[in-house]
Amino acid sequence: METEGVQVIMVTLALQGHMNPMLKLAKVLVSKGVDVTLATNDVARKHMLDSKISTKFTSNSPGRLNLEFFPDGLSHDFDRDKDTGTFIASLKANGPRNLSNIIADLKAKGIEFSCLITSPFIPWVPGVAAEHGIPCCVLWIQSSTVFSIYYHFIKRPGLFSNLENPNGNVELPGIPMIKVEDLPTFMLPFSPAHFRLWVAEFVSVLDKIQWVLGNSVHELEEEIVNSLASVKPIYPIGPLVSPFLLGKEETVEGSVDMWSAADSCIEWLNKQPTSSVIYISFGSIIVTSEQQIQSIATALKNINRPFLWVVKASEARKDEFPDGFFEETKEKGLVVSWCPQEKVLMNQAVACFVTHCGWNSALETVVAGVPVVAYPEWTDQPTNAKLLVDVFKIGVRMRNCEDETLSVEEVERCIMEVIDGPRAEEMKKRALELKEAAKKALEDAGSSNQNIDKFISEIAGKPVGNNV
Ligand SMILES: O=c1ccn([C@@H]2O[C@H](COP(=O)(O)OP(=O)(O)O[C@H]3O[C@H](CO)[C@@H](O)[C@H](O)[C@H]3O)[C@@H](O)[C@H]2O)c(=O)[nH]1
Repeated sequence: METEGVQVIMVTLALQGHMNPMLKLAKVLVSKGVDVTLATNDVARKHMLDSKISTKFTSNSPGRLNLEFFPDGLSHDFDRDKDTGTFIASLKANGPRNLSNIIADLKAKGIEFSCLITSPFIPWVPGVAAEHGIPCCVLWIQSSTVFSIYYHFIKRPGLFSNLENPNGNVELPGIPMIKVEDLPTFMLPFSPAHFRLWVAEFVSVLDKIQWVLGNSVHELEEEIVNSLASVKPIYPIGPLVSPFLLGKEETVEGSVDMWSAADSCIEWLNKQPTSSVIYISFGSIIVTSEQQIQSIATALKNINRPFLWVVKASEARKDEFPDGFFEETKEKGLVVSWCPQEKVLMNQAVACFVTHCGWNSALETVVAGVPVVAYPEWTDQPTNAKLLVDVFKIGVRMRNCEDETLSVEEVERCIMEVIDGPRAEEMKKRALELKEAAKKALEDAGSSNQNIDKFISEIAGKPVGNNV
């Protein structure tokens, strides 16, 4: 494929769940000879430069990676996760001008971008692309199912007539009957208004977008992807995971973690028996409550099997665990603040994954062939849990009691059902089937690889086929 001189600019927020898939797409493009500029908000500058990601990317690859950072108008230590409303407002006020200046400066140096790829929920970015005459693409970083739900929610609100009743049903093209409680929380009446506004703005800017690439696999969400074809086509190019999960060699090295991972856990996992370890992690945003910590810890002690548990800032939260927990379980398990999750999931010792169902975690577990206990909390996670449990059929759903607490019995029941229950073998078998489908999609003739090649040909002005 002719990619010489093709320049792409990617724009994302410095959030782990957004940065990971963008960087992975950047790697794919760079490995195919495209030059990528990745622009993100300034808060990530030190971290990304320290990680030397750009040097690692370019050391031995056909294309190059250049990093740019734009100020979002807030001080470095402002807690953007805590006060999302202020962050978004400040970003909206300052981001467009600052991003535009970067593009103008690069243009002055002779760089002409063939395409701007944005992550979702930064609705002003397509406007900046248009200002510079650059065709715009969005990388949808969640499931195609969630994309379709949001799209229909804004374009055909009549399909969602009663969102007050969590047990009410919603019927959508390509989606088997789905309950209100399985919909993304951003669209539900109890969710803060700025989240609904995000969704509305996201869908409204789709009219200005030429391509929607999805971090998913056609074969995993076939009906949904097909049903969107005549409405707003989405082209699955995933799973955007590290190549070693797919049994491939890294042609472009380098990744960036917002926290440093405890590599010691891999050494520890290597010493555990095959399919014995319960792995628990709730991603980069959710803060596990003390009540949840107490129930999960007690359940792990009762189950008495090896475990690896990620609790962010676990050192500082030691007194929130049951008395004597660390002493009593020191032979059995590890609690760490952050781990190299993809390597963990690929380790032969892991038996199941207790997950919050963030979409990256969902894809990683599918590719690793590890069954799940699905414990979603907010945003797209309830829908991902529905996919993992009822559509992919690789896990069980863990639920809170009526008073919203998590009981010890529920944690034990769900973990035991996945590792030892009557359907455990079936779930494992299904997980391995999906793993194969996901791997195939990125092989030369696979659906995702073909979609990527067509996308590159389109932006390079050399169209092949008509998928993208
Ligand atoms: O100890 C850990 C825990 C996580 N991860 C990685 O961090 C990422 C976490 O991403 P994800 O599973 O998607 O969870 P969140 O960080 O919570 O992601 C946010 O963004 C996602 C993409 O939009 C959404 O699907 C989620 O609901 C939302 O919470 C994954 O790649 C994990 O491999 C690690 O490397 N080490």
